[in-house]
Amino acid sequence: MSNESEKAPVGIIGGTGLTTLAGLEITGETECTTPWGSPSAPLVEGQLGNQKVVFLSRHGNPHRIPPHQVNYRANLRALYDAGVRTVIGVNAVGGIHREMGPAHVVIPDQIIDYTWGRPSTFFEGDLEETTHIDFTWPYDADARATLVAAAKGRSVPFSDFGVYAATQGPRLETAAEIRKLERDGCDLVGMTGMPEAVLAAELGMRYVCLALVVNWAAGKSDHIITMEEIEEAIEQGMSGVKSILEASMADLGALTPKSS
Ligand SMILES: CSC[C@H]1O[C@H](OP(=O)(O)O)[C@H](O)[C@@H]1O
Ligand code: HPA
Repeated sequence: MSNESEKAPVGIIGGTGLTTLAGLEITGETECTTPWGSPSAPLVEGQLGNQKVVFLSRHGNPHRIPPHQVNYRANLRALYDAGVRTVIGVNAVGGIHREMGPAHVVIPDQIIDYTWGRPSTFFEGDLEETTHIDFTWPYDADARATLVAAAKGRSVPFSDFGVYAATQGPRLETAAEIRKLERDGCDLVGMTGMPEAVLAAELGMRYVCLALVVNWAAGKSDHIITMEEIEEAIEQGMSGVKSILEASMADLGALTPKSS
């Protein structure tokens, strides 16, 4: 690619607390469909600084699609068709690790999938051959390093490690389930990390997670989880997430595609 205007856009999938991306200079909006159906919302094209971005609200706009009913295949394929080859999944999560309390930002390095019944591969139906992709490192190393470098330059409390537990939802977990996840080695818990990560990998895209802790996971504090505390943590922490996004965008845009 020879000049700025030909660079591929970076994809941002916004989750809870990030239905729209303030600061994105919007240049267009595209309703689209894919062989897997329609994405959760129209793709919003724009500029974040000098970087072209395609933004997609995971739960729709307004936020109405629960985590187990998101059409992850359509979301990832729509971004792919829009030319995106690097995707940042922004997630609200519960904190399990003792350093990961409300308003803490985490750039996880691993994931464990506890979801069930979700269409989680593009490789099905009438295939010429079976395909088993490598998924040892679910998050792209270069994109992770870029986010970590950007986070270091800001006054945002963050961790550059963590195992994300993807649960089925939409209910939150029991305290015993969280203890089990902890024994499994999980540090944070959310409901949308899978199959999003693996579908991006199947399409050959770079994928990275930028997570904001919005509550202590069940049983990790002396109170039950309320939407009020979640909203408060979003209010407190999402500006840090946005500043990391803004600071990392140009470098994420400069990453060469894994495949074309
Ligand atoms: C109590 S909020 C739960 C909701 O928030 C997270 O969404 P996302 O990952 O899209 O930010 C979590 O996965 C649940 O869907
Ligand atoms: O505690 C949680 N559990 C699962 N998903 C979540 N998303 C935000 N908080 C949580």
